[in-house]
Amino acid sequence: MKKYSIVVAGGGSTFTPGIALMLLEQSHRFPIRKIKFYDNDEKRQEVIAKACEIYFKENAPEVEFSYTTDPKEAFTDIDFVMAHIRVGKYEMREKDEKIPLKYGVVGQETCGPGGIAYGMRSIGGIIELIDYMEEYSPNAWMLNYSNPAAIVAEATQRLRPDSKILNICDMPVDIEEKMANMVGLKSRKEMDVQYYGLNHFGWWHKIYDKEGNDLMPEIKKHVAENGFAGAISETNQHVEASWVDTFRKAKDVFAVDPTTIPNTYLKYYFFPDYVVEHSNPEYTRANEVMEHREKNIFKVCNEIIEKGTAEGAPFEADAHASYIVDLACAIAKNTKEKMLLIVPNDGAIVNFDSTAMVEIPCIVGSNGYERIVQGEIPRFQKGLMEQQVAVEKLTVEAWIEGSYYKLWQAMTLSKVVPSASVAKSILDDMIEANKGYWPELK
Ligand SMILES: NC(=O)c1ccc[n+]([C@@H]2O[C@H](COP(=O)([O-])OP(=O)(O)OC[C@H]3O[C@@H](n4cnc5c(N)ncnc54)[C@H](O)[C@@H]3O)[C@@H](O)[C@H]2O)c1
Ligand SMILES: O=P(O)(O)OC[C@H]1O[C@H](O[C@H]2[C@H](O)[C@@H](O)[C@@H](O)O[C@@H]2CO)[C@H](O)[C@@H](O)[C@@H]1O
Ligand SMILES: [Mn+2]
Repeated sequence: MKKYSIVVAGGGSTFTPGIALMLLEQSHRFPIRKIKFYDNDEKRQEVIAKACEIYFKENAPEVEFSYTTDPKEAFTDIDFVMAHIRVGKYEMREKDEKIPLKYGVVGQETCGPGGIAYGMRSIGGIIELIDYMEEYSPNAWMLNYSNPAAIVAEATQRLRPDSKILNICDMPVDIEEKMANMVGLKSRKEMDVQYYGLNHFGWWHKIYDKEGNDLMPEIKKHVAENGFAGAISETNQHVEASWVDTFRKAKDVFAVDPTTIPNTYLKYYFFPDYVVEHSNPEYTRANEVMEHREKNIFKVCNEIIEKGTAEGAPFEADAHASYIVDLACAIAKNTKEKMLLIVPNDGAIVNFDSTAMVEIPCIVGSNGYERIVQGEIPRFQKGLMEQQVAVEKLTVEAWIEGSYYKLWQAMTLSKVVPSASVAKSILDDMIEANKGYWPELK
């Protein structure tokens, strides 16, 4: 069986050990010959990489493991790039969340002004990765789950339309696991779903089991009572109270349109007043992640390095991330698995902008993806999506053209921002905070 060579871009990410271990765990179906980590922060990556190197030596000596900050070394002889970079790291995520809150506006990593600011930082970083991949391993595929995936996908489509990049998000995967759990199925793979939307902005409109039985009525009953909070399972390794609140709030999001099942992220757009009331402008999700996930991962890695062994260390595979192996297998082995991807609409949502990057089910094989047509969508969702897609397109245009006005328009158009004057105040603070990360705006 062919063995694959992978570079994990964002080697210093808090998700890297979980994904690297998951790749080993799944090597029976996706054999690996080489894993490299690549990051542009040498010190941060070194801690994660040295600990993983010890783990690999002890548990998979047959896999060639290395790490580097040199793009040529990283991207040469590669079949897949698994990209999860965070340009600006948590220090900038904190600003993305806190600046809007200063003005009474939702402060969130991928939604509203925070997502726009993060997008303006991510575009350059992702384009750089694509260019390295195309220069050093032109046959490779990039599986991207760096955020904000909606803006990143729009930018890559505009700037590198022919590149072999697939954008994917784990939120639908996670929610589908919860829905399967609600109806007593072992896995989401026992369901057939139809879904439409944008990334972090979508709805399930059909869910069947493999015999063709309609599961929507039973799932709706659960969501109407508890959102997704009644179905949190062991695969949720990082569930904290703030996430549980989000899963519970899906109940109220569902109530607005009980004909569909919503993505959790819609809470930020439907209930921005509630979100702001329940936010602490001095302590946001970035602070929570820095104090918990980041501290914990780096502590475990440092202990492994000090002891020189990973034996007995609480180092575990991220079971939840196996969707990335599904995607890699679909391409490597032409499995034709049905997966939700972020792709150009091109008629799949019949009554929607054909150039929009939409999140829909696709059949994935070695030649890429085929869209599954979702038909016409209702006026409510269409209206919301048109507004949001304009925000995403304006952000990308602002980045390409260096346009202050387009970015001000993007912020003004965001559903969570109350006025153009609030949008301007947030934008001006964000320009200051993002010096060195954003292109200069005129
Ligand atoms: N779509 C999904 O399903 C999903 C799920 C979880 C996380 N994510 C995303 O994964 C990414 C990583 O998240 P995290 O919380 O572990 O962040 P993190 O800050 O711990 O790690 C990100 C790493 O990227 C590196 N980096 C930044 N810019 C880079 C560049 N230009 N080139 C190479 N490396 C660069 C940083 O130095 C850092 O080590 C984020 O974009 C996050 O939003 C996506
Ligand atoms: O606030 P964070 O950094 O913990 O998470 C942000 C990411 O949230 C989503 O992924 C979640 C997942 O859906 C959730 O159930 C849990 O298992 O953890 C994942 C990662 O934290 C989202 O899809 C990502 O795009 C966000 O980056
Ligand atoms: Mn996501």
